[in-house]
Amino acid sequence: MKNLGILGSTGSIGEQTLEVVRKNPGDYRVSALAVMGNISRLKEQIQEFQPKLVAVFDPDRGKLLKEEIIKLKARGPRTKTPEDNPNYPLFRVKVLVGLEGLVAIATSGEVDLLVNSVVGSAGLVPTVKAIDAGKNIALANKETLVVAGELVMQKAREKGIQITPIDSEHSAVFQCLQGEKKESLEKIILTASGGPFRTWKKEEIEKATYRQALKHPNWAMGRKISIDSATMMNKGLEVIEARWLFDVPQEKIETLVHPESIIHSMVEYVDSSVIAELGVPDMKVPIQYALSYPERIKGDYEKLSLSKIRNLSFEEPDTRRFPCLKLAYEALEAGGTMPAVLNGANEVLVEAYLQEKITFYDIPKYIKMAMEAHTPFEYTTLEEILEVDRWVRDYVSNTLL
Ligand SMILES: NC(=O)C1=CN([C@@H]2O[C@H](COP(=O)(O)OP(=O)(O)OC[C@H]3O[C@@H](n4cnc5c(N)ncnc54)[C@H](OP(=O)(O)O)[C@@H]3O)[C@@H](O)[C@H]2O)C=CC1
Ligand SMILES: CC(=O)[C@@H](O)[C@H](O)COP(=O)(O)O
Ligand SMILES: [Mn+2]
Repeated sequence: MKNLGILGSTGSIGEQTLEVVRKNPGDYRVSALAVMGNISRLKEQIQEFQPKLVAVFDPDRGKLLKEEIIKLKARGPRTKTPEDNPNYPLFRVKVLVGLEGLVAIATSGEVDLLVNSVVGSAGLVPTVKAIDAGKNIALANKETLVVAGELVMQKAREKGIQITPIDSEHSAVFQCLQGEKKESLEKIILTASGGPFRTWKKEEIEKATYRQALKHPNWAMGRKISIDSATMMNKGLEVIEARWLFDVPQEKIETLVHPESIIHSMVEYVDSSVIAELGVPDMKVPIQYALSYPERIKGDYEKLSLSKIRNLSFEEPDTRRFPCLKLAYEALEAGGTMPAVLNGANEVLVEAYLQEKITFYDIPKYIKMAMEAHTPFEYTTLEEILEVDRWVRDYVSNTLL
């Protein structure tokens, strides 16, 4: 039985992780949950999974949850013992708030495996603290590795921590690498769906609304990653994620548009063999693998039928229409703190696009300007990289926008 701490339990990956737990009650127990502010859904999750600890990042929402629990205790139906009360899971849970709350979960003795499915660079500090505390991590939060991949993986190696990817492409590569020698690897090929605008002309993409951008052809995901897929920044972030997760230089990481999202990624070896991982697009499959690794457990997910699909197609990414992908390679090339600048700028600009404050191509335009305003340096501490993250958010919000 593995005790899970799930950061971002109310999101797309968080909810699907809970679905995997529901399907495998004998293998996993949920001991801690954390959210940004969705306390109404968190309360339902507490009732169902009975965790010992929960954290709410937003202090006001956290305070509200505590107050609601106190009221429930005072007004709840009279029962012989507290345990008979239907709200008992809410009475016994410990509620924490803020970043300290997330860190408390990431380092808690109640947690064997931390599932980090928070969105954005907010996931970085809990990841680092979990590593320091010796916890293995199932990582969906790709921004952790984009912002500080070198530092995070260095710490994980020193501590002997297993970081198992949840991101579908990285789960695929991770599986294709099993049992192989690192020297045998020729290149990693990350597949990309191409997003909702794959076939659109540049002049059409220019006018795309955020509602159109949210309509991913193959995956139902959170809002931020859906916009990233539409700009193809998601693939850029994934190149950086792969660079650090697998310790492979960027020249050996290619991207290939594959609209069907059936091949989740591939690894080419020195003998010209290519190993790929395929499946019906369903994030519960890589989530379950990340939870069960190094074992594989049975999963009643839809089986792949290639004879029904018949054709798989491929094309080169077009960085003229999707410049964010090129910017991500440039950030890696620049090195040091530049990927953190790319990421922080992107997070602010995606939110501005969702709020209809900027247009689709303003996203790469302002990211480029933020990168030009920054002189990258080799960081060695978490504090240094967090300061760069703070600087770029402030610069984009208050100088560029
Ligand atoms: N969705 C997918 O299919 C995939 C996602 N990923 C990656 O997984 C991560 C999560 O994505 P996704 O599930 O789509 O995102 P969602 O937007 O659906 O969910 C985000 C979750 O994180 C919580 N959250 C956000 N900020 C904080 C914070 N500061 N502290 C605590 N909790 C926080 C939210 O809480 P609340 O509900 O309260 O706001 C919510 O539970 C991203 O890094 C994404 O790139 C990778 C591959 C596929
Ligand atoms: C499911 C998953 O892993 C996403 O990151 C997905 O890959 C997004 O699709 P794109 O290939 O369009 O970025
Ligand atoms: Mn992915």
